[in-house]
Amino acid sequence: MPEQRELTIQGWGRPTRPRDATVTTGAAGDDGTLELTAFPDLAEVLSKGARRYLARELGWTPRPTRPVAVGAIRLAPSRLAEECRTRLVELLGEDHVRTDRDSRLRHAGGKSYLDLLRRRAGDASDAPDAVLTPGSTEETAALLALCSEMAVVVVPFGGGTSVVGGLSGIDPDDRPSVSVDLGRMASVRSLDVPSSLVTVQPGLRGPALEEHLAGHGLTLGHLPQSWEFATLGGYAATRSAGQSSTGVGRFDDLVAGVTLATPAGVVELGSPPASAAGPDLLGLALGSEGALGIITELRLRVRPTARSQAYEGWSFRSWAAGLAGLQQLARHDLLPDVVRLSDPDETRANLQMAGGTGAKALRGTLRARRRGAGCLLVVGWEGLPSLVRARRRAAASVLRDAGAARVGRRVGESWRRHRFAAPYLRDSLMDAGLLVETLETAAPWTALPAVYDAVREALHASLRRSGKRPLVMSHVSHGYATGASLYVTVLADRDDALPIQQWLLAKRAATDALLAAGGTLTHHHAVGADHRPWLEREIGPLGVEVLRAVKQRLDPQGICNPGVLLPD
Ligand SMILES: Cc1cc2nc3c(=O)[nH]c(=O)nc-3n(C[C@H](O)[C@H](O)[C@H](O)COP(=O)(O)OP(=O)(O)OC[C@H]3O[C@@H](n4cnc5c(N)ncnc54)[C@H](O)[C@@H]3O)c2cc1C
Repeated sequence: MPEQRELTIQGWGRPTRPRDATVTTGAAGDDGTLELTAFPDLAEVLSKGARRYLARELGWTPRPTRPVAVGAIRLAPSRLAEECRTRLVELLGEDHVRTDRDSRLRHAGGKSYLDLLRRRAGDASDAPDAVLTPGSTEETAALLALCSEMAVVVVPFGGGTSVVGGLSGIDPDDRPSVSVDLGRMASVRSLDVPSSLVTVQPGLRGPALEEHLAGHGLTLGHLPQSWEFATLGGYAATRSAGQSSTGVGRFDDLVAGVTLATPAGVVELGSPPASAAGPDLLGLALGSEGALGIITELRLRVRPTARSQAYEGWSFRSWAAGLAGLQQLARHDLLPDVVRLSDPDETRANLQMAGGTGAKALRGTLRARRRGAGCLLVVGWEGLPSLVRARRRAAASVLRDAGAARVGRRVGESWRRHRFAAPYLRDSLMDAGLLVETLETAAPWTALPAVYDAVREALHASLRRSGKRPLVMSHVSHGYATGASLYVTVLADRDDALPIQQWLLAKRAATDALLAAGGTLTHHHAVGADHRPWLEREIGPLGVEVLRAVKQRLDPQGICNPGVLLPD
């Protein structure tokens, strides 16, 4: 299996050494290591034209706003009582109870814009007091019982890629906290080829699982943008969606069963292939974000590796026409496996900022066809060659009837090749003084246009300042028969004096607006700490009561990730 690489503390990608440490603000660390970004210099990743375009659009003046050195990040001493540490060591072994600085820093928070702002400013006040690495379901259940007895908060840690404050470890009672890193539990336990079921441990990541499955001609096919670092347990705990989820299904759809270790004991949930034995309790574990316990094993549905793939681009003249086209595809059950419709702002930004042959080809095709930038649709099909051909042909006819023009396979292929690159670019943009964040929702087809307008208006109103305005780029990322998801990327000149408040206000305005217009609080990022205040608006007071009652039964002392999911 490939090595599971560590994620850098202040950004995305593997830890790197900067080529020019002198431009960095803040004191140098003891070890001199600066874990900033995979690409320390914006000029290396964005062309001059792209930088000019952003400066013009945003009223942004590029400036170095680099993170402090890792050695300068402030970390309070561990609050874990010695008696507790001793008992945890007896349970797990000395090597698996860590209170050293590096372990604690590596488990401080996730990877949202706010998480990165804090880490870049040298703030690790959300770091756990210790990091535990259990090796089995039994050890996990035992540590949960022990932490429950000793009043220690437990935050499960998968890949650490949460973007909703899922790892912030907030506790209203301010008890000591431990991060339970599932990285030691990262193997494939068994593969049942006739039943298309693979049993895995929660700390395994997508690339390692895909490599294992490929040896048997199988695939899981779950490819979120965080695929390189996120874990299978994390996907289940957050109800993740991948880039091919329109076709293969969301992660929820791929889970046939899980083992959940809780302070009250271990429960097995889910009965493949199907069951009518009462309500499906598996749904309690999916999206539970560590608030009910720790998922220690997963049984996942797999499928044969695709023998044929086809990705291509289409262009619509307008957003409304694009949405109507997708709706037609959905109605006829013809949605491709990958569906990504960009709005005019995102299409224009992609055309301006993307280099490479795909973007060049697209610009040429659009010019030749006398179409403006319009709205770009990237679609992809995977599977048996005959099925891919038939589905593609049928979808093409619907798209043409809806007024779309095919703009070629190079566009689709280019998207596929670069689909994991954006998070690396985020670091470089942040280094140069930009606010960069995303948010997402979903709505029925009828409500989607209003949700789109409402989010854009709210973000523009909140982030507009004298001479500066945000760039708000949206795309439909997943289609369903009943509606679609909307993914929004925001760029703006950062308010250097109050960067955290700047985004908190914008996020609050956007969330209020999207809920009022009929969108869901989150389509795939989960609730975490950031969305908690709005959960009651989505599931109602009685819904919250039901969740609380389940938590009370499984986690009577409230030690399991108390800062997420349930409102205060
Ligand atoms: C650059 C970037 C791109 C992203 N792209 C996508 C995307 O395309 N689609 C998408 O859905 N999400 C995306 N995300 C969000 C994130 O990757 C997902 O939420 C992912 O599922 C989290 O997995 P993880 O292993 O990193 O979990 P973590 O971040 O470690 O944990 C997430 C939450 O789940 C809990 N948890 C983790 N493991 C377990 C477990 N075994 N048992 C119980 N609780 C657990 C944690 O306590 C936490 O509350 C992206 C994030 C980033 C930073």
